[in-house]
Amino acid sequence: MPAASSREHSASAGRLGSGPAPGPHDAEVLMRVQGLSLHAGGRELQRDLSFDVRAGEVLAICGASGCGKSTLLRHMIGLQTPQTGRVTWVAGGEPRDVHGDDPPRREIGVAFQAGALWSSMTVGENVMLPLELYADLDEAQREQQARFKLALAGLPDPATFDAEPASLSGGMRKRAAIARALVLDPPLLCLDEPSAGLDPLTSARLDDLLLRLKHEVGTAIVLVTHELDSLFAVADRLLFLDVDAGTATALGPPAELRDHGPAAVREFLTRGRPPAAHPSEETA
Ligand SMILES: Nc1ncnc2c1ncn2[C@@H]1O[C@H](COP(=O)(O)OP(=O)(O)OP(=O)(O)O)[C@@H](O)[C@H]1O
Repeated sequence: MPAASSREHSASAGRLGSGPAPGPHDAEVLMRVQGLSLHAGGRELQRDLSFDVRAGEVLAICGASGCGKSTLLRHMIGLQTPQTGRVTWVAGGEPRDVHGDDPPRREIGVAFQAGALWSSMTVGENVMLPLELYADLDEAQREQQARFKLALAGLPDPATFDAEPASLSGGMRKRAAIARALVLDPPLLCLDEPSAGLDPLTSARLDDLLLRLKHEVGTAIVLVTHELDSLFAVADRLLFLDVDAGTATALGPPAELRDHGPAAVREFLTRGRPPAAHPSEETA
């Protein structure tokens, strides 16, 4: 688990976890967010967001409903262009602006809350789509890759490949969407509330999948989530967007923030349960 330095717990500024001089033990940085402001509907949601995404980590983005979590994710994948600040892909070669002429499309896999499998295509066709757009593979190779990623995502039944998305359960559709997001072997996977609408058992199995991806494949994951169980089970670090302050007020390991973070973060992380009851004690 990547260690977070003590500076990350500071609530003093938006420049959380992206100090100017990385130490020798800092993990490789994949993405750098600098001075980013988020706007929607003509108002500013968040300002001065600065943080890094590190190789192989699970970074959870949390905060009250409407604070701008999904908006931040859309900025990070280049779907929305910032008025202020920048998002840069810094791994492997020259830094590339996520909103520039050569965005890191192959490097970032995305699965959004709405699932977004095309209903007019089979599951297999959905998963093969990024390969058709961005990879130089023939049909047989595309199918082989797609079947492999479906199995990796926990859908090993060969019949799933030819199934209609509507015939799958909600949990299976989420897995298929994750298989599609993984099909180009991206070093970073961005997921918007993958557990939304799932029962607790299905949600826990999805957490297991994320942990497998992290440990066995080495995929870094940025995860927007409301689910505390999921957060404590899978996240190495948590970025807290404070809806009242209008900026990020904490970045660090969830258990540390629960015990020693700013008051709003501690309240968010202990809502409805005694602090000692969190499973993070066993998993951290
Ligand atoms: N395209 C848009 N036009 C106008 N307002 C928008 C737009 N997109 C988002 N908003 C507003 O911006 C705010 C932040 O939205 P966002 O979805 O990023 O929040 P969130 O933290 O992900 O919320 P939730 O936890 O409820 O999903 C909300 O008040 C939302 O209504």
